[in-house]
Amino acid sequence: MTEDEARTWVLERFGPVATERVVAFVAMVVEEAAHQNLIAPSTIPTIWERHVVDSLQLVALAGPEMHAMRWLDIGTGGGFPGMVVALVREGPVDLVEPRRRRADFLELCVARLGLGDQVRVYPTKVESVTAAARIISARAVASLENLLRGAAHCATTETRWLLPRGRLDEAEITALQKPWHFMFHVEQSVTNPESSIVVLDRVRAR
Ligand SMILES: C[S@@+](CC[C@H](N)C(=O)[O-])C[C@H]1O[C@@H](n2cnc3c(N)ncnc32)[C@H](O)[C@@H]1O
Repeated sequence: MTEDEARTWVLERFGPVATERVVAFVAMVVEEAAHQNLIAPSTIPTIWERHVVDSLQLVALAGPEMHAMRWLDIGTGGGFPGMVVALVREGPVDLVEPRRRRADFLELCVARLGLGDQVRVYPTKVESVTAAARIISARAVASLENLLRGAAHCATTETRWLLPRGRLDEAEITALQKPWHFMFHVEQSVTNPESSIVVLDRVRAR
């Protein structure tokens, strides 16, 4: 997918208004990336594919009935996927990011992009967040086991977990079945056929 194709992918799915908001956010990330490490520098030239489309593919996996439901993103970093998701959907989004400078950047984006009524930034680890969500996402943050252990208090059995994982590690899912009950399926990433997104439903501790 070229950068032009990635922009078209976003435009066709989310429309011109949302796409303009994403354009503004991408410009802020690129500018801030000169001052702090938000995304790998080598991925800046391909930011639309590697980070924007990679984030926004999760919206379809959340399902249309989840459009207005609270979404919590663990370890948002420089905004992926949670901030980009907030730019294209209506429902409330909580961004959890303990690194102070990254959280400050997210707060600045919320103010500049007029997202104050929709997005909350928690400058802390998810373990100390007290918010319940119907959708929980986390990209490149921790093992599945640590994610479930750290964020289970933010979930109910109705919560859908959307977890981009890179190359699928079936042993990791098998190991997860010992401490947790859940249903799962695996989606292939649209940005990298070798990467997977693990979708967990009806998660509860055994
Ligand atoms: C590799 S970065 C990924 C950032 C972003 N999700 C992305 O894909 O570009 C991992 C992020 O998770 C955050 N993090 C690590 N442990 C966390 C925890 N327990 N709760 C919330 N965030 C955490 C880190 O501060 C860091 O910004």
